[in-house]
Amino acid sequence: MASAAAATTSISSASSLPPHSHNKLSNPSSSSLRLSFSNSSLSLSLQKLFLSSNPNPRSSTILNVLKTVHGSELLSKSRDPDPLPQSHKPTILVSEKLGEAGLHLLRGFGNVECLYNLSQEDLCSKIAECDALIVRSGTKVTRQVFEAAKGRLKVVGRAGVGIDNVDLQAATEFGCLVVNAPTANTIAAAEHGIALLAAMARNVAQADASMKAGKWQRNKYVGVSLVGKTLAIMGFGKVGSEVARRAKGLGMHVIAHDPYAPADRARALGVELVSFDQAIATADFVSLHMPLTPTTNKIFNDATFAKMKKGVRIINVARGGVIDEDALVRALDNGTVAQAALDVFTEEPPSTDSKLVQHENVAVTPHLGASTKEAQEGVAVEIAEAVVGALRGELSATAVNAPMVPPEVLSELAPYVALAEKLGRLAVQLVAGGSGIQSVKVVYRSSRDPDNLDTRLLRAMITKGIIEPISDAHINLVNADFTAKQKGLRISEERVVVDSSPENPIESIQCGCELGGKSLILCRQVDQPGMIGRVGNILGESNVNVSFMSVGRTVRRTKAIMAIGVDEEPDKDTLKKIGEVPAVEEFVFLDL
Ligand SMILES: NC(=O)c1ccc[n+]([C@@H]2O[C@H](COP(=O)([O-])OP(=O)(O)OC[C@H]3O[C@@H](n4cnc5c(N)ncnc54)[C@H](O)[C@@H]3O)[C@@H](O)[C@H]2O)c1
Ligand SMILES: O=C(O)[C@H](O)COP(=O)(O)O
Repeated sequence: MASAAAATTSISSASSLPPHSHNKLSNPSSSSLRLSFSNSSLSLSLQKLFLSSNPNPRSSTILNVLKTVHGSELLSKSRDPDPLPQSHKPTILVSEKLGEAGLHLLRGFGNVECLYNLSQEDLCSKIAECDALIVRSGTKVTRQVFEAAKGRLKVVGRAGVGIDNVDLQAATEFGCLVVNAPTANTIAAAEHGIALLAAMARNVAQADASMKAGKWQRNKYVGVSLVGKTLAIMGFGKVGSEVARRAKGLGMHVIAHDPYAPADRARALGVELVSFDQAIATADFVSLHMPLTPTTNKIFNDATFAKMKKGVRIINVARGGVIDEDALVRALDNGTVAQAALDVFTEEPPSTDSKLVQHENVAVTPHLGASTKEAQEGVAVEIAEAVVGALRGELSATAVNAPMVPPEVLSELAPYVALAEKLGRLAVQLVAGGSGIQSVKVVYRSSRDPDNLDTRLLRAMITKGIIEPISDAHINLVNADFTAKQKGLRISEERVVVDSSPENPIESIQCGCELGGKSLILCRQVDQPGMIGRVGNILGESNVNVSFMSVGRTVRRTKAIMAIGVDEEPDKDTLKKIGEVPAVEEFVFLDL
């Protein structure tokens, strides 16, 4: 837990003091409810109340948060802040071969079970005993696996980049974090891409097989040169960029297509970013480096092969599924595609009689892109650190289904993170008594350019704080947004530029909750016994039904605030009687 820096939260309304308010203070317009945070504790000190009975059926109460310093268990199942029983170590199932350095790290933290080649059935029966699962590309982590985990599985670690073998939607719904190891095998994959490119151009695999079959076919295996040829990189991410850098070194002209890649990164490498059609129409070699997603599934098909330059050569170290493999066989047969070098396949392993694998113009490797000693050790450590961090409840920089925040942003936002959750929690409990919220508006005030303010983590924490008190499910950063959507809760954000110190990423955060169809009496009073009963009796005598009541105070026997939800509007006499209770200093009826 980080050391305390006092912070102040104030609650105030969006509009000025309304006609229905009843105030016993001399200066009503400056009233505000102040909440202060110290370390991880929250204390509430009422100074003055400043509330609105807006005739508009929607009224919003706003909590303003200034800075504080807090640590937080961001990903723990929140109803059980320490989800791992002290007496047990967590159980970590490793279902595919992982580098020793990573295993060593994992063993220092939990009980590690390495069980390779599990059937889906065996994985499903084992998973209910596991807190974490580590996979590579060979394990299908399906919805059934998450269902079978019965809520125990907290994190799935993908020891590599591609997460197309993990059902992310199901993971999110079950509140299970998915992390990957996105950087450690980049160079290995890029080197393998270059190896396939060069080997294909010079028929290395075919010539090797021919010689081993006792032949000496020098004329048959005349290759093509790389220098001066155009290489199209499809997917200019980590691997694609490294392939581009190496191909430039071989004297190739490199172009790239990537709808999301920044042009300046391409320019810096001397690579021109072009459209999809332009890339495939002009390239002599096409190298695939995009992820497999619903959009890229079979993106290379009969139609796209038909647009390619006759005699094009294709390299795939990304995912088999981005190619329609039957269409590729047709394109190879009719000469549109001269050669292909493939490391990845739609089904892995492909059937032994696969026409594609057996094609004489195709060279294949069994998904070896990441398989160097160096990459495997690196990936193992990268994923072990991410999984251990997640089990400790820390936020992961490589989270795939939770807000992924770069380390520099994380360290800058750390002071606000725990407070953001408390802000949401407080807003929902204090304002709505735990129910009735229709939408939430979060306003960030900062001197930063709004494009330079990454608020995904703060939004997620506020959402978690809001949803948890009004949901039966275990809520964490992973499923907070999903659960909010399921409940029909709209959460919007606004960034307001203010003139303040640029050193502070955020000057204040406001969380406004909009309610529908609620009536509320808010009361500020001296904290003393019998207040709930006295006000409750007054309402009862007038046949006003109380739907909820919540009380908070700062210092014992000093000041308190009471929120009373009512089903019907009390008449003037009833409100007058409440105002006449000596300990009541100020109150207001809100028809929200
Ligand atoms: N063969 C292997 O062993 C091996 C090893 C490492 C990575 N990979 C695979 O390579 C792929 C790329 O890995 P990476 O680390 O470079 O990932 P990355 O996320 O850094 O790069 C992927 C790039 O593809 C781009 N992209 C997304 N949709 C696209 C589209 N429709 N058209 C063009 N580009 C698109 C993205 O903007 C991104 O820049 C992944 O599928 C990964 O699984 C395979
Ligand atoms: O996406 C990846 O990281 C690669 O395809 C590597 O997969 P692997 O871990 O199964 O070798």
